[in-house]
Amino acid sequence: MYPVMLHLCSKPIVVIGGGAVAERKVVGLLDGGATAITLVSPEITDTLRELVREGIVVWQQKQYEKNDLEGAFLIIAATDCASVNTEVLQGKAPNQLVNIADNPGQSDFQVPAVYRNGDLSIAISTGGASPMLAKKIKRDIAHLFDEEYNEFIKFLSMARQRILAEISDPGKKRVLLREVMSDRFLSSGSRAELFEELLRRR
Ligand SMILES: C[C@@]1(CC(=O)O)c2cc3[nH]c(cc4nc(cc5[nH]c(cc(n2)[C@H]1CCC(=O)O)[C@@](C)(CC(=O)O)[C@@H]5CCC(=O)O)C(CC(=O)O)=C4CCC(=O)O)c(CCC(=O)O)c3CC(=O)O
Ligand SMILES: NC(=O)C1=CN([C@@H]2O[C@H](COP(=O)(O)OP(=O)(O)OC[C@H]3O[C@@H](n4cnc5c(N)ncnc54)[C@H](O)[C@@H]3O)[C@@H](O)[C@H]2O)C=CC1
Repeated sequence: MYPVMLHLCSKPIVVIGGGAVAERKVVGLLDGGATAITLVSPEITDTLRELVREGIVVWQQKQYEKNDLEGAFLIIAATDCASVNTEVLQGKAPNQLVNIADNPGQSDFQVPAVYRNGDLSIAISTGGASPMLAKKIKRDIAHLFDEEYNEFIKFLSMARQRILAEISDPGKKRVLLREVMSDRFLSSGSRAELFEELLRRR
């Protein structure tokens, strides 16, 4: 499998089913920046109802039909009825990406467990071997990339922009980019000053 980071803003997404699994996928999609989710399901969970009430997702209260997939960029089939999920798989166009909750082998993509902290996202996949392990690894690594790390990444983003704008020599650029992400900067209480000094000395 090939991991990617998808921009989901404004991309039409259709989720078939409205139970616990659909809810988890919808929450994950929203965390990932999705803004155009349509749910197709006769019933949905309370949390999903709340998202519909707030206008965050659209709900078509009905059973799945093939034309529900029209125009979708990404599709998730998470009903408790295997034959409906299979119909979705058969109904999708070759260029539409589908995840079938009960059929990882036939899905175009699987959903990883995701640890997020600011701009840092770490996706964990076991390729379907053990979703629970993926969830556990996510919890296990959280302490390695805490709030402090988030601040560090913000600093690195700023420092990288400055280095790319101000240094033209490719070798020097690389040395500086490596230097700012070193432990010296990670553990420093005065990164900004240290960085200015580094640029002056370059
Ligand atoms: C293949 C995959 C396809 C996909 O959904 O994309 C898939 C498939 C299936 N999951 C099943 C069960 C469970 N899934 C979870 C949890 C998560 N499942 C997620 C992903 C994936 N699940 C993809 C592979 C990911 C990978 O392995 O790397 C996570 C990571 C992301 C997410 O869903 O958002 C999310 C944790 C999120 C988090 O909290 O971080 C739990 C635990 C729990 O709920 O606490 C259980 C119960 C325990 C158990 O059964 O292990 C079943 C059996 C259904 C049945 O019993 O019939 C199938 C179907 C099958 O295996 O055939
Ligand atoms: N991939 C994953 O992470 C996991 C997948 N599963 C699989 O996902 C399936 C769904 O699990 P839950 O959400 O817990 O089930 P659930 O029973 O809570 O929800 C099923 C939903 O599907 C809807 N539905 C039923 N028939 C439909 C139709 N014809 N058209 C549209 N919607 C329809 C129902 O209204 C309900 O909202 C399970 O059958 C299981 O095989 C289960 C656990 C984890």
